[in-house]
Amino acid sequence: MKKEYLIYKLSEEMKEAARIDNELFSKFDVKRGLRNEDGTGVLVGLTKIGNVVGYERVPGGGLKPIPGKLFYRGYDVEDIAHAVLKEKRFGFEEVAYLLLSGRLPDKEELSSFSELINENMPLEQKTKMNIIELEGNNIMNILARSVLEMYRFDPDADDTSRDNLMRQSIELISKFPTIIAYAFNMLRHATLGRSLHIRHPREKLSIAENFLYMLKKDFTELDARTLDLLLILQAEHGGGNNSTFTVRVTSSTGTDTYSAIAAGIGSLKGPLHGGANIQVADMFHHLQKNIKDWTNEKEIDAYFTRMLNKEVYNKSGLIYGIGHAVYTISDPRALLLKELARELAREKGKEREFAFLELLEERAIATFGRIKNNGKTVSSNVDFYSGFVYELIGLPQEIFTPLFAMARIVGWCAHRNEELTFEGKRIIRPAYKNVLEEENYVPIKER
Ligand SMILES: CC(=O)SCCNC(=O)CCNC(=O)[C@H](O)C(C)(C)COP(=O)(O)OP(=O)(O)OC[C@H]1O[C@@H](n2cnc3c(N)ncnc32)[C@H](O)[C@@H]1OP(=O)(O)O
Ligand SMILES: O=C([O-])CC(=O)C(=O)O
Repeated sequence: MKKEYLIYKLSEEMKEAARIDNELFSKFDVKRGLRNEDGTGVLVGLTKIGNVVGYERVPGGGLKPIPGKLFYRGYDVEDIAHAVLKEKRFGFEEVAYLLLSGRLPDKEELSSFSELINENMPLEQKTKMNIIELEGNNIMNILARSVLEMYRFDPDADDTSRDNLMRQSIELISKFPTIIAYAFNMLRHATLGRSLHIRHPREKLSIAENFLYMLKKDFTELDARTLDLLLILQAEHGGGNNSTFTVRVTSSTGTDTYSAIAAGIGSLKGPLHGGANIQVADMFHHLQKNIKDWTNEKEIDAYFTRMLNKEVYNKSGLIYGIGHAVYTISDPRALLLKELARELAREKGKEREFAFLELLEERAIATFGRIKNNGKTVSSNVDFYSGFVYELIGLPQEIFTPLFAMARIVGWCAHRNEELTFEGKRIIRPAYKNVLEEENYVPIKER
């Protein structure tokens, strides 16, 4: 049998093997996607790290959509962002301290912590060479492989004691920017024939500044502050988001930090999760080309209708950057990023593009409501404006999702450390009901 035919045959058989009637899910009360009937997530754990709020429970049943709120260790992320913007300083290190320790640092603690991060930014020579050798055009993939490589150089890689977990957390937070910057420069060198720069991180720079320095050397104060804000906003999102939950599930087996974080990177890469920021940018460029009049609501609505009906664009039926598992009326991060995008667009002469994106947001939500008609309140999520902001500060599309990982590594570490430290911990192990009849084994000569 030809190999290609065998693969085709196996794949055809998989169609039936993977078919599970929809009604069986309700018959056995299965929480598809770990969701309750009303769309809310099944409660699977307790945490003291992030809190994501998108609705209120109505006494007697039902949910009331409310404007979204996000808290890091009890502090409203909008307050953190506004304070950092007002005081014109970098805030990602402070957020990392807060999320890891549970407490806001004082001035001295923050300054020592920032120094510690800075000292840990350089990579092992061998990891550096490994990144240069790693072939591939996907930086999330290279990031995951580099994280697994870090296991090799850690003499206490499998030690899950608290001190060791904290040391590993700080090293990962420090090294992600370096790995991502080097991996992109290598990619650019390999695919575009551009000169290869491997810049050593500099002392006394914030993570955002050092990342931009390693990536492209020259950057403005505004670029660095914008990146810092994006890192703050994407650092943490509770225990239930897919990548953090993946890290918690993997960690609950007692495996090493690098294995758990590599699993989280794999999850974040997906287009329904962190990978949506690249999809939004791609979709935006597609719509820029395919919508003739960027101010014509009817033309936009007609195109979104065809997108939702899987007729155009990538035929997935999805409008990227719209919808969320928890948020309803708004994602607070998207609101902050939208205002940032508006300001940056004004400064960079991109008002027309911003106005188009803003109209797309409005029409996507309206068309979703009309076509789906499922009573769901949807809004734009964090990924809707993040790519546009990255583009405005000159960052390439290939690193949009890696930048999300560069922020979320903080949340992942905080959750891994919580998962391995709380007293009542247990291996996470839900159940799947088998819906197939038992069969008698048939010897091969009788088949
Ligand atoms: C950082 C982040 O992870 S933020 C999310 C980034 N992801 C995206 O932007 C991708 C687009 N959005 C989506 O796919 C979804 O809204 C998700 C994955 C974010 C959340 O999914 P869910 O919680 O399952 O959505 P929800 O329960 O609200 O979905 C209800 C219905 O609306 C559909 N839907 C939800 N969002 C969208 C969308 N953006 N475009 C088209 N249909 C959508 C779902 O497919 C589902 O339809 P169905 O009942 O016909 O199968
Ligand atoms: O909470 C979620 O499901 C996805 C999300 O917005 C995030 O992880 O930032």
